[in-house]
Amino acid sequence: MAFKIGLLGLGTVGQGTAAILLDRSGRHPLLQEIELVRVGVRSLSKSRTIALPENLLTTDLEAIVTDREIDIVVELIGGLEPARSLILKAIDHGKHIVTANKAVISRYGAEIFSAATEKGVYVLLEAAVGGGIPVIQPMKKCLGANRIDTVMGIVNGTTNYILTRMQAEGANFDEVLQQAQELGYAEADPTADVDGLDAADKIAILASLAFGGRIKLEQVYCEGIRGISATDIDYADRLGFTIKLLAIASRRAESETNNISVRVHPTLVPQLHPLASINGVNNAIFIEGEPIGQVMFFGPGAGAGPTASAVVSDILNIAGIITTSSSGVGGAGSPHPLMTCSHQHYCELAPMEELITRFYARFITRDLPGVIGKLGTCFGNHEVSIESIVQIDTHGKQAEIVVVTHDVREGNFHAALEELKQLDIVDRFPSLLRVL
Ligand SMILES: NC(=O)C1=CN([C@@H]2O[C@H](COP(=O)(O)OP(=O)(O)OC[C@H]3O[C@@H](n4cnc5c(N)ncnc54)[C@H](OP(=O)(O)O)[C@@H]3O)[C@@H](O)[C@H]2O)C=CC1
Ligand SMILES: N[C@@H](CC=O)C(=O)O
Ligand code: NA
Repeated sequence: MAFKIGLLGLGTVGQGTAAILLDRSGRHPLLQEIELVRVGVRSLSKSRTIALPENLLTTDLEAIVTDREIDIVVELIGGLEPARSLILKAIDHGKHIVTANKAVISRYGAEIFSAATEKGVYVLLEAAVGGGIPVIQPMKKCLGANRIDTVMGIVNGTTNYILTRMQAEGANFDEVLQQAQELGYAEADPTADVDGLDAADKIAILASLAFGGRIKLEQVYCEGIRGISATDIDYADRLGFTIKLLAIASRRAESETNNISVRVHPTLVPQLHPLASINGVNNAIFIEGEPIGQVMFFGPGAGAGPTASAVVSDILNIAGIITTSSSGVGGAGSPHPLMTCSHQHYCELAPMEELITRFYARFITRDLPGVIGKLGTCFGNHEVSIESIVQIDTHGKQAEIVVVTHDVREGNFHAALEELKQLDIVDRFPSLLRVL
């Protein structure tokens, strides 16, 4: 066979990938040319859902990435190290890379892609964003004619699964998280999912593709779903919204500096918006560009089979290019310009206080006449225009008031909150969420 694969990792995605590579019938004929020759794991004795041919498993991952016989290294161990070092060593040994590891790419992409360019090898990562949904290759290959203004979406399956179950059944956060882990959706440390870090990695990758420059991950604003309560889910529903963890990268007018904003936060999405109906482990990525207008990619964002589908499609893409290039395996000829990464500069991101957005805020106040008027005046002092303000409930001497603003400058909204804190009628504001 023409293409030899060294697989690093045989967990959820690794087993899904091996299952496809070992059962080729009915799939693309080029798969017949692809052979899984080594599989690296941590433990040889662990039970697996897949039976591998004998002698494939090893704990010596260094030996895989330096093996002269191997053409493509598929990195599915996750995490930063040893994933980064193994990828770099594999590149140094002339291997093409397929990875699902958004954490390593969003942090070390510059180093990895520079090394790959120097060696003339490909690094493909379709599985790293949106799991099985084709989005990275379509952005590179099918949307290149567009000026992209916005990429936003639901890019974490675990949190969407949790929020959907909390909304539909009033399910308990911890129990649903455990089920997401059992289903293989969550990261090894599910904090990365729940606190929005995984979504931040993914939107940094998408923003980089959309805006043609590198993104410094530490500049991506990131807020997870731990603070979302049943009360807010209920109020959002009554006001016509669904709460989703959105990852958003948007660009304002070309002429402005600091014109790109990249962020992850729970968001009240109008129930009629296409992203509001994306449920369970599904993801969706909504892109707006000129001249295409709006386009949305939808499908399963995590899980063994869907993610392996993306991994194997990357393997096929590399095999396809090498097959048609003059130099064949071991030298891909001139790199395919739509499949490589040529970014050199870093995008300048706007600070969050410059963001223009709507807000939802829930206040606990004293239940006195004139409270709503005082809140309105205080917001008005900071140019925060209110779309609706309602007193939904009273608890003894306290009132629960929900405010939804028009589009406001985030810095002005926070200045208004600072002033509100000084008012003796306001006890606390348990929830502040942005509204799409
Ligand atoms: N799960 C999902 O739905 C998705 C995952 N991803 C990404 O895919 C990657 C893999 O995820 P997933 O399959 O869920 O992870 P798992 O934890 O299920 O599997 C990790 C695998 O890597 C092996 N491994 C980990 N560290 C080492 C090490 N130091 N040396 C040798 N082997 C090691 C483990 O070996 P052993 O089995 O012996 O312990 C295991 O086989 C991650 O980057 C993740 O972010 C992307 C999209 C979706
Ligand atoms: N933990 C991730 C897995 C896919 O990237 C998620 O839940 O989306
Ligand atoms: Na994908």
